[in-house]
Amino acid sequence: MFSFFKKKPDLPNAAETAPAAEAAQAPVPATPAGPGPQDTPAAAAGTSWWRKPFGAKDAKPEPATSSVTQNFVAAPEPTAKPETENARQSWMERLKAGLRKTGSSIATVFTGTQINDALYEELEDALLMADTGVKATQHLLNDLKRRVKETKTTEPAAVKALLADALADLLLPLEKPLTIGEHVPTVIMVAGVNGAGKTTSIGKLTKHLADEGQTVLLAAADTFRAAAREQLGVWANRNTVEIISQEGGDPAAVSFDAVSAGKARKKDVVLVDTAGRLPTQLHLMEELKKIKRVVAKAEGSAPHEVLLVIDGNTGQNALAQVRAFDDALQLTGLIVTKLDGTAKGGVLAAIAQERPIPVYFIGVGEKIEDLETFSAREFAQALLS
Ligand SMILES: Nc1nc2c(ncn2[C@@H]2O[C@H](COP(=O)(O)OP(=O)(O)OP(=O)(O)O)[C@@H](O)[C@H]2O)c(=O)[nH]1
Repeated sequence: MFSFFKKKPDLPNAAETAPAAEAAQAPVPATPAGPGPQDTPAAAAGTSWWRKPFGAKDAKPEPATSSVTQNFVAAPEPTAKPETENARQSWMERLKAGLRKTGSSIATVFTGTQINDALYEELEDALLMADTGVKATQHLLNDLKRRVKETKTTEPAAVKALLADALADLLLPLEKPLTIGEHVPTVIMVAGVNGAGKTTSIGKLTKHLADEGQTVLLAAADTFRAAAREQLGVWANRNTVEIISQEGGDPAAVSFDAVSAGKARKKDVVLVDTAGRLPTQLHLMEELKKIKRVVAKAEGSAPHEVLLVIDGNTGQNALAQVRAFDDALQLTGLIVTKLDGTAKGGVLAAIAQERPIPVYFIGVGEKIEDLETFSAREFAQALLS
């Protein structure tokens, strides 16, 4: 299913080659970014970051450091395999470290000698404390009891492994790769509350896309906060991609201009960074809906992805955000950041149970390599290791 690649000619860097006529057509002048330093030697995740739907035989060669996940779209070069495995292994270590706070309180439940009601009660408390939510906790407990019975398990330590299986199954519907290339450009709108990690995640995503030769155009649709535009500009510079940015003005207009420019310049991806807002700020939620509508005016099929970035550290509050933003925007995917050091990593189970929107990426730190594709099995294993 994932072995198809988009047929894409090798275009030179668009920042250097955007035809003047096309550039002139764009309503807002783009700021071509100069070459900047690369943060890491190569993308830690490679092509597994997204799926390219067309023309497997015309696929570009895999970068040597592509990682392996169930989302992987093509067999890596044989020589690349050890590095690939190393990259994913190192990610697993960071994920484990990040989830330790959540996992350790659950793990202590299994240190006893007996499987009895007290164990299940303790587990229920631990799952609720990890912000797994009542419904997902109940689902996991019932599923676990069934597994224990079926396998005739008698050791509490073995129950932990069964819980990891139950959790992986619950999380599986969240595992889905981001598709790039079905539309040119693929327009991705990114929303979230203030400080959730939107701009940082867009920057990391841009780097991974640029590293794979995808042409990206960034839209700084946060027209209120100068620092937000500057932050996005830094990412644009680092990755030598273009940015459409405007001081003040209407964020929907900036988004419209960016999508129009992205079409005219045949960019592969347009990423729209919106200002942070709370779901309770109804006028700002209306503004988001307007951005989405106006993007669709610039390109009928867009936005192709509407992503919500949530801070994993906010637990059940993050679930409330998912519900509210989904109701307003019909989300297509999530990015869950700041799972490092949180005791509330159970929120992914709550999302899977109550609003199963695909989790494209999860973040466990501020560095580029700290954002990766989501794998249900990896997550469950890292949490309960
Ligand atoms: N520990 C940790 N910090 C992160 C992670 N992702 C982002 N951050 C940090 O969170 C802070 C806020 O990130 P931004 O990307 O500015 O958040 P934003 O959602 O764009 O913020 P606004 O534009 O104000 O709404 C920054 O200091 C990031 O470095 C993560 O996975 N872990």
